[in-house]
Amino acid sequence: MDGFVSRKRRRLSNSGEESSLNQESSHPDDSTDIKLAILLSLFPEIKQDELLDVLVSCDGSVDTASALLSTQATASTPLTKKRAAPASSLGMQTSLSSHVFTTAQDGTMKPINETVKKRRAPPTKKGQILHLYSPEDIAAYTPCTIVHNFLPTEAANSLLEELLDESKHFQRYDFQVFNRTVQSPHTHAVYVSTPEEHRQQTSEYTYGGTYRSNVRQATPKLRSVSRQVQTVVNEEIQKRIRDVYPGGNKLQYQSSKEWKPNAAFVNCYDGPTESVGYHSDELTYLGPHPVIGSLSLGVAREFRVRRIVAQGEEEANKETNENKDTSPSSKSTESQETSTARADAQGQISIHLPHNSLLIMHAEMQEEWKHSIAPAQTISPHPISGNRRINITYRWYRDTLHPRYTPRCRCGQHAILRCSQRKQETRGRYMWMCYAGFAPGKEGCTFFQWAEFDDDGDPVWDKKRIEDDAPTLANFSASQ
Ligand SMILES: O=C(O)CCC(=O)C(=O)O
Ligand SMILES: [Fe+2]
Repeated sequence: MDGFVSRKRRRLSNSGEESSLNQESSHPDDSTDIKLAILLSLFPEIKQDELLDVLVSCDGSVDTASALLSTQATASTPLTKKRAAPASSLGMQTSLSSHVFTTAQDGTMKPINETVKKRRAPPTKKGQILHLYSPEDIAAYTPCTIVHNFLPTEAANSLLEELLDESKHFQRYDFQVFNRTVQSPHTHAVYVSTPEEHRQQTSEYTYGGTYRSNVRQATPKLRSVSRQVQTVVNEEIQKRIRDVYPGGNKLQYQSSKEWKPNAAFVNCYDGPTESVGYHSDELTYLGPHPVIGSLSLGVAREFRVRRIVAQGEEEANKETNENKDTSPSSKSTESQETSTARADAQGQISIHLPHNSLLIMHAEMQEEWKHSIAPAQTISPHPISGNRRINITYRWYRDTLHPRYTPRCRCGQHAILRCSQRKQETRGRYMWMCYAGFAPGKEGCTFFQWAEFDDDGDPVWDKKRIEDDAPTLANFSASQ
């Protein structure tokens, strides 16, 4: 067994004593790492070792530890404060992996992150869930990177409060599962920065084949955080290119330009059963190999990812169905059973997202993987949000993919951009397709056109026209 799966994790037994646990048999409820990550997000000024001591003394209960620490924070004998982090190291949490040693191939003891430096296929198996907590493991085994304690505590808490207030206006959206219209198992709204963008989002851009109704004006906090997200996401993109991509080069079709978010989707998950099913995010306006910055606030939840498995020859004729099930509103059309069966093919990876963590979905994510927020059996209430989790995904809509340029299908609807994911012969190719059939109550046509892009992922059909036009969406962060 390799060093990754056999490494020992510090674990709290029911009696509150520490013991070791083989990673393979770990379960989120057992995990000290996630409990510690939650406490660190709530009490970033307290040292990790002291938080661990308090957690042990509270029999591993995050709630009790959190209540105790809150009392101590206001009492006259505060726990040791950490040195204030320099601005440049905003929110980087020391990885727990870096404290864990394992036996390397040459027999010497090495910190775990040295042994996993080389990226490998994750040790997941059909039907199993591998729980990852540390930034090093997440970067090594998934197309994501995570930054814990991303914002200063006050900023994260006040953004959470503001968005909880906003969430009164959030709505469920309808989507189609085969012939049934169902409602999203969470509420959401889209945020843009100007009244003109609001108009465009409700009357020109579509999502899941329909115009958006729930578009809102970004709050000043959302926009100021967007600037911080922009900086860190661009740094992480460069690290990813340098450390992970072949030859240290960006992926084909990945944009070489600076990532500049100009829209934010905000979701609210109220209680443990609210969720989002396995999906890939719609590429229509993001273009190929997009990067998405996703900030989690409030209750910690599990973000599950799984690789998309290419179909064998015998299944090749199911491509049409596949196109439905990974759809845009995409959060949509994959039934729970289909989803579970497919997820089981290569196992799932669970990334734990505590309050104030920024997850970056890198350029290979949407085409090669699917993601979801799994319903939880139990959650630890958050002191500010109770049972609720807020998630903001900052996105960069490309000017070159404004709906004024993208093809229309024979129904007169905006075609949507998809990547062929499961059919081996066409895997990785992009296509424009009619989406009308996926919208509740609508029949679609069979419109289909291969999509062609330049190396930067901009469409090749009408470059001249695009260059002549003014940019279409303001940088979300800059336009205030
Ligand atoms: O809530 C999350 O972390 C993920 C949300 C998501 O996947 C989406 O909005 O597309
Ligand atoms: Fe998504």
